[in-house]
Amino acid sequence: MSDAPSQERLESLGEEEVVRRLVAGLPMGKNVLVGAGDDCAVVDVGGDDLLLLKTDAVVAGVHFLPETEPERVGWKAAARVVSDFAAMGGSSHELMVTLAASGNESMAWVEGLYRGLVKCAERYGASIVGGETVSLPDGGATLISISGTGRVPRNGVVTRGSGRVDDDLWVTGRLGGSFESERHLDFLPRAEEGKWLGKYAHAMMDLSDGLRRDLPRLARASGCGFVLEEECLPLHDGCTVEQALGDGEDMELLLAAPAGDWVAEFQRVFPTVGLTRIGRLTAEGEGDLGSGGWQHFNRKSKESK
Ligand SMILES: Nc1ncnc2c1ncn2[C@@H]1O[C@H](COP(=O)(O)OP(=O)(O)OP(=O)(O)O)[C@@H](O)[C@H]1O
Ligand SMILES: Cc1ncc(C[n+]2csc(CCOP(=O)(O)O)c2C)c(N)n1
Ligand SMILES: [Mg+2]
Repeated sequence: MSDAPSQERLESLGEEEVVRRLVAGLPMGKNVLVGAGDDCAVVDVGGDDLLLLKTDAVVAGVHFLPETEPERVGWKAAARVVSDFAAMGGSSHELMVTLAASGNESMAWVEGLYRGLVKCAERYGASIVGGETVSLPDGGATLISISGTGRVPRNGVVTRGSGRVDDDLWVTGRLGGSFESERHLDFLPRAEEGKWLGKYAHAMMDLSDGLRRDLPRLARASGCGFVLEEECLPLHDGCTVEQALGDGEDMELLLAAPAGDWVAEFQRVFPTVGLTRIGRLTAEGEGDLGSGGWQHFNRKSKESK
């Protein structure tokens, strides 16, 4: 077999396959409890809490429009990271900001961006402890990348991988239409809900790429299949099942947990937040939601369908 580097292009592979190939065989010390593949990495640094690590980027033209108000871009960039910490049952602590912009970006825009970042960090109790600023070639799309640390009690961490056959599947809130409604810019990450649900969920993740992509990920990571009861999906007003499956950026929590008194208790503690049973985990291999949902590099093939 040839050792020549693959000439395949990322767009012919799609994000999932690209990442799958890249993460195979990465070095991992013994203190890394969860590496690539979950919402956050989990590291044991001693003490009562485990350390959570996450990095996440938003790009003009991909995650927000060039005309989007910069405060909302800043909020979104930070809130996505808060959401991933919540998805592990944890809380957000420190954030660092990488800004890549071309020289013709306005100072007013980046100051607006920071107002949004600061607002979100303050709301969720996170510190912003530094970052990095680099120039892009003229015309390059602005990119904001947020890295962060979170913490989760040692016995409270929830991964995607510990769901069990016959667990029920639940989602918080409602799904669909996040881009058209601009909810993807202003969403409130399920920070308190995630911490609370971490006590009861066997497996959990946040929904960023659409249920059609994210549900099979949770089931696969847990070594399970799934049944989705589409008629149970909690839809945002005016949205279709197809949108709930495929639009993405709902930023709600998907969890696998056996039914129990915790459901009524959740509704008592979070009276304004929906929690809906949408199906269950089953034997490995069952469940097929078809293609669709969000996948970076695949936009051309999606548009041409
Ligand atoms: N280039 C990369 N190198 C190493 N690991 C990566 C790379 N890209 C993604 N990963 C890992 O793959 C997993 C999936 O990444 P992804 O960004 O889709 O996270 P997610 O939680 O599914 O999505 P979101 O961040 O939108 O909630 C994560 O564990 C992430 O750390
Ligand atoms: C201009 C513009 N076009 C499309 C979208 C929709 N969108 C972008 S990324 C993504 C999935 C999650 O991203 P990631 O996988 O990076 O977490 C979705 C649904 C948008 N927000 N803005
Ligand atoms: Mg996630």
